[in-house]
Amino acid sequence: MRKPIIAGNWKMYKTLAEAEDFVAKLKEKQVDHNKVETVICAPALFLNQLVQASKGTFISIGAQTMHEEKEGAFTGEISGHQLQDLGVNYVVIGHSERRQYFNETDDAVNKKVQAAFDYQLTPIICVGETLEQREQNETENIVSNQVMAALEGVSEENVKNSIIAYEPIWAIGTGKTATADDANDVCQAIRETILDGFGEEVASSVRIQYGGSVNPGNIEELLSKEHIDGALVGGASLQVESFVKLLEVAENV
Ligand SMILES: O=C[C@H](O)COP(=O)(O)O
Repeated sequence: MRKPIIAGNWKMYKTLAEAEDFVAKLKEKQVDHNKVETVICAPALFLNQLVQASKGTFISIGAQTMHEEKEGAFTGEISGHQLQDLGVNYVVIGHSERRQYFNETDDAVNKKVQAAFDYQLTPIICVGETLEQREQNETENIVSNQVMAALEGVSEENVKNSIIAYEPIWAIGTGKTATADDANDVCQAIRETILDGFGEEVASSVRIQYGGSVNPGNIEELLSKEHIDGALVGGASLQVESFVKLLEVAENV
């Protein structure tokens, strides 16, 4: 049984005061850490404060990207070493917005995934197709290639501990969700790709999230599917009330 993981991706939203208020309210809720893993991927500016505020609670803190080098002359970047030093536990890698707006390639994603493990960070590796690719029936091919490229050279043990987030690009922030069956089919294809590359034990352990307009109204059906082990959530993670509803559903699947 894979433990569900719900990760909020706040993207470039919230001030420090809003972020602290959110975590203060969230940690008052009774969420069973044994039943659901809860992650907030916050802007880098607030990571330190949020790590401190969530210590000893069910909440883990993640970053939204990282640089693959330990340190160096890379103005504006943040390394895995620095995230580890703060006490951050997760990092989103290869989000489609990073791929689209910041030219993050499959090769860069692979280097970042490897670097994340060097600093004991759990990568949430994002993959997904465009609407055009879906219409041309390219989805499974595109997504499987992204997964294999991201995991090239990564040890079986580390692949097992990776989180893969399947996010069809056309469903992000648009209110259009893939049907639960379609999302499950792609997540199954991802698991089969991992089975081919890394074997049965790894494939049955790795957790695969769905992302793209997840909300309290559709989470239950998504999580009821065999190959969907959680969600990477943008918009619905910005309000404590809607985020908690997602966690409550995940606790009971
Ligand atoms: O990382 C999260 C995804 O981009 C989904 O965003 P969304 O829930 O606002 O569609």
